[in-house]
Amino acid sequence: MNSILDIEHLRTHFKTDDGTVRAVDDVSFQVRQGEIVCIVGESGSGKSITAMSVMGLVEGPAGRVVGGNIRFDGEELLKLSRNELRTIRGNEIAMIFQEPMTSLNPVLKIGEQLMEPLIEHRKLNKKAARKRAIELINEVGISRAEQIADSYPHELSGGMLQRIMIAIAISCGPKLLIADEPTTALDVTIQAQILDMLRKFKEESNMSILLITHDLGVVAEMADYVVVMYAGKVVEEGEVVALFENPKHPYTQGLLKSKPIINQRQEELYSIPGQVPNPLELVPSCYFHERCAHCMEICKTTQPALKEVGNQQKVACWLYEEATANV
Ligand SMILES: Nc1ncnc2c1ncn2[C@@H]1O[C@H](COP(=O)(O)OP(=O)(O)OP(=O)(O)O)[C@@H](O)[C@H]1O
Repeated sequence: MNSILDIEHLRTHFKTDDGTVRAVDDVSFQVRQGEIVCIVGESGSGKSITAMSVMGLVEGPAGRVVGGNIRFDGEELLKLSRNELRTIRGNEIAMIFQEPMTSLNPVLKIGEQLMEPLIEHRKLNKKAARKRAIELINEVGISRAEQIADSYPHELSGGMLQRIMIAIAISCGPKLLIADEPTTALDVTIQAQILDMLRKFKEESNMSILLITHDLGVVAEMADYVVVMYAGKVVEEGEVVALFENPKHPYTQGLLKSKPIINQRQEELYSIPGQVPNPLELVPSCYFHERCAHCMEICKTTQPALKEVGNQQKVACWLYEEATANV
C-alpha cells in the first residue's frame, strides 16, 4: 500500500513565559492509502498538535514546527507557502474537529458553508454548488436537505452539525481526512452512526483517515493501525489486532486495562496511577517512568528509542532492549 502521509521526526514546540513546551517531540509514522490510523493517548500527549502541524494550523508565533518532515502524497508540506497549503487544505486534506460549532460560521446558512469549498476548490458555479450541497446533505443521512441547507448552525443538533462537518470535509473528495475526537461530544448512538458513516465514505472513496481519539472503543472499532502517544512522543505503534492482543509498552497495557470489558463486571475500573508529567519539566528519561510498575534505573536517566519488536509492532521501552537486539 502506498503511503499518503509520511511524518518523519516531527517536532512542534510552543514558547511560553515559563519555557518551551515540546508538544510534539520527534514523532514519525505513516498513513497508507485507504487505511485508518488512530492516534491514541491521554489529554496533552500531543495528538491534536500533530494533526494541526499537518494542516499547517499551529498557532504562531508561540507555536512552531521546528523540525522534521511532513510528506503528503509525495509532497513536502512544510516547504509550501500559505497559499499553496490553502489549496491542499479543505481539498486534498480535510479536517473535522470535536466541536463542529467552532468550525462553522454562525451567521452563514449551512448550504452556503457547504458551497464554499465547492466553489473555491472545485470551481463549481453557484447553481451547481447548491445542487451538490443538497446531495451532500442527503449523503450524510440528513432528510429535508433543502430545508437544512437554508438553516443556520444554531438550528441544528450536535449530531447533525457533525454530519454537516463531514459533508463539508468530504465535499472535495479528500485523499486524507483528519478527524480530531469527532464523536467525543456526541451520545453513544449518534457516535456509532457517525463512525459507521466515516468508514463507509472511506470504503467508497479509498480515502485515508487519521483519527485522533482517547477512546479505545473507537480505536478497536475503526483502526487498521494504532499510534500511541505519550508526552509528545510515540511510545508504541502497530497493527490494531497485534497491539490489542499483545500491547508491549506498560502505558499501552495500562490504557487497555482501563477500558471496560463487556460481560466482565469489574469492582472498580483500573486507572493508570499518577499523572502525565509537566511538559515544562521533562528531563532525559522515559517520560512514563514515574507511573510505571516496571521502572528500572535506566528508565530514569535515558530515553528509550522506538524500535521494532517484530510483527510490525514498535515500542519505546527499556524492557524490550534485549528483545530488540535480537530482531
Ligand atoms: N498554544 C499553546 N501554548 C502552549 N502549549 C500548548 C499550546 N497548545 C498546546 N500546547 C501544549 O501542547 C501539548 C500537546 O497538546 P495537544 O492538544 O496536542 O494534546 P492532545 O493529546 O491532543 O490532548 P487533548 O486530548 O486534551 O486534546 C500539551 O502539553 C499542551 O499543553
